Amino acid sequence: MPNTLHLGMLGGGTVGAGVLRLLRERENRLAALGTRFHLRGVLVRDVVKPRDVPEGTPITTNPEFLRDCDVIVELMGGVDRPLELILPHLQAGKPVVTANKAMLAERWEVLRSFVEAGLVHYEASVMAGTPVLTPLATVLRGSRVTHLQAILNGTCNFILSRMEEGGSYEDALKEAQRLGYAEEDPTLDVGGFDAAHKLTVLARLVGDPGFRFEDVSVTGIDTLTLDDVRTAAAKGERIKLVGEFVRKGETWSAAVAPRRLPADHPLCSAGASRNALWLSGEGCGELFFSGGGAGGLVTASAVVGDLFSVVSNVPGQRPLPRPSAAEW
Ligand SMILES: NC(=O)C1=CN([C@@H]2O[C@H](COP(=O)(O)OP(=O)(O)OC[C@H]3O[C@@H](n4cnc5c(N)ncnc54)[C@H](OP(=O)(O)O)[C@@H]3O)[C@@H](O)[C@H]2O)C=CC1
Ligand SMILES: N[C@@H](CC=O)C(=O)O
Repeated sequence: MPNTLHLGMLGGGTVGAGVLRLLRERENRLAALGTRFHLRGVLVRDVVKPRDVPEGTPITTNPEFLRDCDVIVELMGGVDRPLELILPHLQAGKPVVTANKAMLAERWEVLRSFVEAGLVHYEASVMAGTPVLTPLATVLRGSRVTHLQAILNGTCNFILSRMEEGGSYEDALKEAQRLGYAEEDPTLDVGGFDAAHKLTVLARLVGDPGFRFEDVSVTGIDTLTLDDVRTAAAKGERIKLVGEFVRKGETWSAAVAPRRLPADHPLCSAGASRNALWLSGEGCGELFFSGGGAGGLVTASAVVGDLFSVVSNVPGQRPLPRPSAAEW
């Protein structure tokens, strides 16, 4: 008989619906590992809202079901409300899987000890279904990263790609929202803040485990015009929203800003809602990761992957427990 783990979900939107679908499709794999998830509840704001979830899904606005859960999956977004809901469970030593980079970036002082203890699994929070946090927290520990550049926001990349085709910024943003790429408040995307949240999460794994979100310099794409995109194209360049993290002796600089890149730059190979990350390190040399960076199913694939880690007793993506970046 498989071991039953009681699962509680916070959020049943774009990513939540994808997770429910994939959990069903992967039941046999979980059973092969000796586990079965029993879904206790899915917390939402509005129980009558139509949603693409399996029939019989226990949708509710009452978080009481969480008391009886062994594992929590947080996919609601926001900062303080999700933290308030998961904190008692982390304090009780229960694993939490989350895709919420805003909460991780902005409430590190509360979450850090639980992340260091391996209780928090958050692969989906950066580059969605493209695995980058787990390699950084495991096999890349033997290297020393000195420089990282990345396209971390699928919505902005989608908008910029559409603008290169002559589409308007406004129409492209609406389409990104319809496709489930954008945050509930899209200012987080177009203002560069979502990319800055993700850069902060990366910075803690590759550089300074105490790195602060406030230390990222942030410029978004919200003031770019079709003319800017056309002028760059006339010179064989493309505009991309780039996050950059550079080692400067014992400190780091981190910035998110639109950059004009040569059209054959590796980061330009990521189109539409895709993401890409290039890094250079002592040991590993240059590495390049690229893949889906936004959307329900691609993000759900990383969330469900983290749930497989939970059932296999593999810890979450732990930064090294050090107080500062000195001599890192
Ligand atoms: N979409 C994407 O491509 C990606 C998203 N993420 C992250 O995943 C998380 C979820 O994103 P996504 O699925 O797109 O978001 P959605 O807006 O589609 O879904 C959010 C869900 O959470 C519920 N919810 C929100 N606030 C509350 C609240 N206060 N109380 C109860 N329920 C609440 C909503 O309820 P209701 O349905 O009733 O409104 C909804 O079901 C976010 O942290 C996001 O940043 C990460 C990577 C990629
Ligand atoms: N809004 C985000 C979703 C994934 O993190 C994005 O567009 O990249």
